[in-house]
Amino acid sequence: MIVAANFKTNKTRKETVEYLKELKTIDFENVKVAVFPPQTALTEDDLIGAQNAYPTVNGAYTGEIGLEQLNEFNIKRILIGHSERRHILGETQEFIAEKFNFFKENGFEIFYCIGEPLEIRKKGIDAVIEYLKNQFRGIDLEYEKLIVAYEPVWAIGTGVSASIDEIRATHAEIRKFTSKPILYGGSVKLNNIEDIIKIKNVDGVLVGSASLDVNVFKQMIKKAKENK
Ligand SMILES: O=C(CO)COP(=O)(O)O
Repeated sequence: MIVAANFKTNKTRKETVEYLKELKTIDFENVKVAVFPPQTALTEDDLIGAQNAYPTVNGAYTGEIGLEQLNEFNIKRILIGHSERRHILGETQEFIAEKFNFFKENGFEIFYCIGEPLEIRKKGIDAVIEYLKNQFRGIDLEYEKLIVAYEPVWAIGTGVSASIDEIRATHAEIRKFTSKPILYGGSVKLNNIEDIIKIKNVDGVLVGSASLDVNVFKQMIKKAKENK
């Protein structure tokens, strides 16, 4: 069972340090907890992963960080393929696959995000799976440190998660491609985490806005543990 927090472009280094201290007051037995803060808040801590990095040790990539910067904090976990990077930052599947392979070669635990936009969802499950298959291009779906995160774009930050039936059906299809853990993400909140975590082939959740309040996130971890 995996419960992960993606802070996106929220929180300072100081706030992140305080958050982690408070978060660690709960018992992490039977649950893997991961926290993805902004790059300025990366610290040496087992829970921390990077939201992004460039597939390079170092070099001339203005505004990016590479392996050298992650190594300073002993960071061995990364998010790749998040829809905000695909759609807002324009990352192509080819580039995402390059990133995946670089961080795989460097032994990172990779939270690999996939998810369809609303116009695809409206066409039905077959169109969704076809779309997701394209997001698996160039990705080793049996990489031992892979964690897949299914995050429908239309459910991210909208307050409306996918329905239980939609999650069940989509995760069952994704399961045909990988034996690795599959997380659901997209408006996971304190009031729906129990129902989501109970679904077959849901091995955890990736939480955005609801994770920003550490007390809420702590309760979400407890509910996830109690219900799986
Ligand atoms: O994108 C997400 C996590 O990566 C989900 O964000 P929200 O939980 O805010 O919908």
